Amino acid sequence: MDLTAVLAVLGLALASLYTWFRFAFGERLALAEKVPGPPSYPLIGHLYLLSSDMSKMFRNTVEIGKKSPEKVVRLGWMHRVAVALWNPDDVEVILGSSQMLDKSQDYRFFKPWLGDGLLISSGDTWRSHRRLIAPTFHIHVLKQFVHLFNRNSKALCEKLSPLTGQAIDAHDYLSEATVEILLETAMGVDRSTQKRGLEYASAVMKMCYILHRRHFRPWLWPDILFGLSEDGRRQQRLLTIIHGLTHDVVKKRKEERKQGITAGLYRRAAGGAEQNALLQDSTADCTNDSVMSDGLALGLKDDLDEDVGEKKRIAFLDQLLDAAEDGVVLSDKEVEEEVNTIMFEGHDTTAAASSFFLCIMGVQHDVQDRCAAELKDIFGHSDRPATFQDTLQMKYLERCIMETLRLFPPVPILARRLTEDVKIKSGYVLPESTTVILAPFMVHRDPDTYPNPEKFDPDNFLPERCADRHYYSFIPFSAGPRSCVGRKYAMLKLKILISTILRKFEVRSDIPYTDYQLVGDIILKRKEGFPLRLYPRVFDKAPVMVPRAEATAASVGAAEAS
Ligand code: HEM
Repeated sequence: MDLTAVLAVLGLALASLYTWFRFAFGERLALAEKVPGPPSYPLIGHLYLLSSDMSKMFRNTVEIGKKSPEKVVRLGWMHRVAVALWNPDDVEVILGSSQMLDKSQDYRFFKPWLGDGLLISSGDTWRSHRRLIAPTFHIHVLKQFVHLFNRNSKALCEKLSPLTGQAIDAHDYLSEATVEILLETAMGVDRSTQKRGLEYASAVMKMCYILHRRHFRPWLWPDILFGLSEDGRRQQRLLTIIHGLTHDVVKKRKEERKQGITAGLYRRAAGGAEQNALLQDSTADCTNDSVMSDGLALGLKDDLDEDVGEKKRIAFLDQLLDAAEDGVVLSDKEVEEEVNTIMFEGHDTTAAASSFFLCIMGVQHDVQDRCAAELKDIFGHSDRPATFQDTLQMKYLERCIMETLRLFPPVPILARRLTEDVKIKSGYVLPESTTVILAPFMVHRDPDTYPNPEKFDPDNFLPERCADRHYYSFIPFSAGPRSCVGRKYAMLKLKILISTILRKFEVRSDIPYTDYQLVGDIILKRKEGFPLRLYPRVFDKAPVMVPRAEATAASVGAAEAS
């Protein structure tokens, strides 16, 4: 057969395929095509927009979004339809619903890693596991972690002290620290027995990169082809590290439980007198249910606010192991899947948030000075650990954390799959099976909600400004029935971790946050890493002035090293 004949057969086959798609899915596609979107082509739809450069891809996607005045964009290929939306009214229709809870099929790439864990499960499995897990992140449980947040934050500062003046990548240190904090708190496993935090954190980062890249390489979508690819083989190797740690954590905690060591009592004994006092401070005030100082609730009341009673205030892994004891409520496999889910969601998100925070402080010296002044008011010259009450006084720091989460939401997009046709507030009807992409990154940079949206302005979170804003216009933790189960944990941990670092160090960086090259590797990151330098903080003295050239060299050096 000559080339012309081959092309003719191929053309005919594609035309038949296209006709079949229009016939089989025509009604659905016609509905979807009313939603505006960039030009699309038969069969390949918008696949031509994919790029192998992740940072460019992120920028291009944001640019496409900015061109849509209605804050809704349709994308797709073959019969698949995806609609991205970021008008808070439309976001509410999806996230606020107690029906539209199914994750989109894009999350299936997580399955070999997270199994049927909370992040990707649906239906009765999700509902029953959520009911079991949500109370383990109630504020009454979290208050018992305060001394552990302190102890780990202090250990991180000790590790950073010899590095003062040197260029470091903040994310390397923060991701290791956040893994270790999770091990000690939610998992109840002593960090001194676990030396694999860094190895685990770096395996997770590489894993996210592979998962993200797979989304943009259609030929790797079929499992069989992916399994044969280099990325598929690398994923297998990374999973051995990731699952190895979680498996050992569960095993260790089971052994400890057999010896009658309960997580809280064990830590109390290990913490010494100072930490026992802290623990008492944390548990004494159980009347305040918020981790937010001004009552700036991150959400309306939800399942994280439901107190299950004193006897059931148990940390995450112990709760799961209790439920698995007779194998009726949870199987051992389900326990490990949930542990994998919490280990991932609980560390990488907060590592990104704290890394962005410190790098922003490194260039926003006035903001950093104000945070330091607030901490000085609370702690004076003492280096005592923070109490839960102290965290409620960190009002300005809290606003800075929220503003960081606004500009750089660690989860920049999330996706749901519609199980029925849904009319959104802007009038369009999204057909059943549509993948709806909710984009916190776009919601948070909408000039209709945030005047001057690209500017870092902690005052965006002054109570009076929050009061006037749509509830769904700030969604770093998602919102509604399927919102982040760890959001109170995250805020409390971030406050203690960051305040401990800022009390000890001044942070200097040289890349303005407007110049960050962002990549949405599942969790938002920077292509150049998170380069900065730390200097010992001396309260009541003029801030360390770092010559501009020196800071630039530090940034470049760190970026190259990463
Ligand atoms: C700054 C820190 C964090 C951010 C920005 C964040 C953000 C989010 C977002 C946006 C979702 C929804 C994801 C989706 O629908 O695809 C989510 C879900 C979840 N997060 Fe977080 N998260 C953070 C910290 C944590 C922590 C510390 C934990 C646990 C210790 C955690 C556990 C979870 C879990 C288990 C889910 C799935 C909930 C469900 O589907 O029912 N997260 N998080």
